[in-house]
Amino acid sequence: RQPGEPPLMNGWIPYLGVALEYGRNPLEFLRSMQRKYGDIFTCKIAGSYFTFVLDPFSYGAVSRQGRNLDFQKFAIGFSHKVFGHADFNDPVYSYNIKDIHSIFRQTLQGPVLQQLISTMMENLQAVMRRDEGHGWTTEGLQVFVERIMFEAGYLTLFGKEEEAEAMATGGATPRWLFMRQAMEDFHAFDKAFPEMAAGLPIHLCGRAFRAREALAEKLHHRHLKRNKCLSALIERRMHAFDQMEQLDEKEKARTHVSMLWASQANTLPATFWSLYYILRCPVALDAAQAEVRRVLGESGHTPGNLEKPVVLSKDQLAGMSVLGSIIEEALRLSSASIMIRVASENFTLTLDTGKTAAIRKGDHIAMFPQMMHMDPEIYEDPTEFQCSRFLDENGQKKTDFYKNGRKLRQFLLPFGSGVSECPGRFFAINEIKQFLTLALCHYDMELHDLAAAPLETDCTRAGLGILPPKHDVSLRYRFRNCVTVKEKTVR
Ligand code: HEM
Repeated sequence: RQPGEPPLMNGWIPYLGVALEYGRNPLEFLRSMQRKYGDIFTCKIAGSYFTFVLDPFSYGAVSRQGRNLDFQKFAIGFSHKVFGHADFNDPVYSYNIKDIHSIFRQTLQGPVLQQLISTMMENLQAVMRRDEGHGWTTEGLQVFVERIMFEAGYLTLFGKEEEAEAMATGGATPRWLFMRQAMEDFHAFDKAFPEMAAGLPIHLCGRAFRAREALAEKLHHRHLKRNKCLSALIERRMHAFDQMEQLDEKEKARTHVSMLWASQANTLPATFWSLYYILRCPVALDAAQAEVRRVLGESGHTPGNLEKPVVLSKDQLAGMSVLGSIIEEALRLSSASIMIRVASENFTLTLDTGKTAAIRKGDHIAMFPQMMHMDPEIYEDPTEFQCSRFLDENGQKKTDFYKNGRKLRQFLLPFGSGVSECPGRFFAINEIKQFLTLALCHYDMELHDLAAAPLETDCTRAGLGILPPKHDVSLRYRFRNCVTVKEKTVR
């Protein structure tokens, strides 16, 4: 080591370093390293050097090193390997990539978000109504949530071919079958993500490779161009890719697969955990139901009236602070994302404490917010679900959390931070709120075996975002036998 560099853990396996210990349980591994070496240390993991910065007060110091720490290079390089699209790190794309990146903000945030939310609400209701008249059904909670959210989210971004039109022009696959295949392919591809993130080339993951290609086929421009209600996000990206002569049609489609993955891979487990905790915790269920009744009542919706679709504005959703707190608590308990930057030069990082660390060009700086989310000093009983943890005494969003007596500027980071912060975060929170509102409004739901210990997260996916449960849990549900307006009139 050179003077001023953080302590280094090389491990005992050449090349792999400490990859196996880290991969088994990153949170426990980092905690044990922190006990030995403090808040900054370097680990060799699968041939690369990662300097972990664990003190949350120092996250800002890392963000401020934009000149020396590159986020795009790592993220784009990884995306190129996994999704098989063009390597946008190539200087020929440098002009286009900035433009494409700016589309995220322009189409996922601000006033335009209302359109996306409205389309999602319509799609969620259309998918849920397929359960009407089926009576009591038993299914895995994860299967239930993902079936509805995947289809509604997919249609909201990529639009839909009118079924009648499709049939007329040559008997296209019925939508439910199309969606079932798309979801199976999504899962097959997503399942191989931990191996691919560890460096395994996708060509060695046969099923995942075939699944990615099948998804890309569905997202080919010649299909998307026939769809109605494409989101502005996808429309603008299609237009931008069509301007880039270097891209062939397959590469454009694979870039859409990356967008599909970004929009679903974290949202599905986050929605699962939110509903799971609501159904397990009677206090959360009562509070959530009361809020849903109040908001639907204010918008003139009578529970049980299926003829009048539920419509909620962005502001109404923003005012649902009980659901907001439940979702944030579910995210806190299940999020294990890692924020990575690559040092583009040798430089000295000054931490919040004033301590300095010499960083070498090419090394990775990594922040792992799960350490903060599970810190008992910040969150009392951190492994426990507390539905009102993120509510203040007035029932509004709570924003003051402390460590060492100091208020934290950032205390919950499921969406990352700084330059790499998720541009879809506002849409994500809204779509989960919409799903919960409609599920509580339209279904009777009972979790099997409420007395069982809470489900565990699958930590083999740590670093990739929201952890799914280790296994599914049985849900008994029925779409409420609603009295429609017509029936009421007849009586
Ligand atoms: C609960 C749901 C979600 C969570 C927890 C989540 C989390 C994240 C995180 C942690 C990152 C940053 C990764 C990094 O630092 O390298 C990210 C990036 C991204 N997310 Fe999300 N996300 C969610 C939903 C969504 C949705 C619904 C969309 C789009 C509709 C979306 C679009 C994106 C995109 C495009 C990026 C890459 C941004 C870039 O390259 O700068 N996400 N997300």
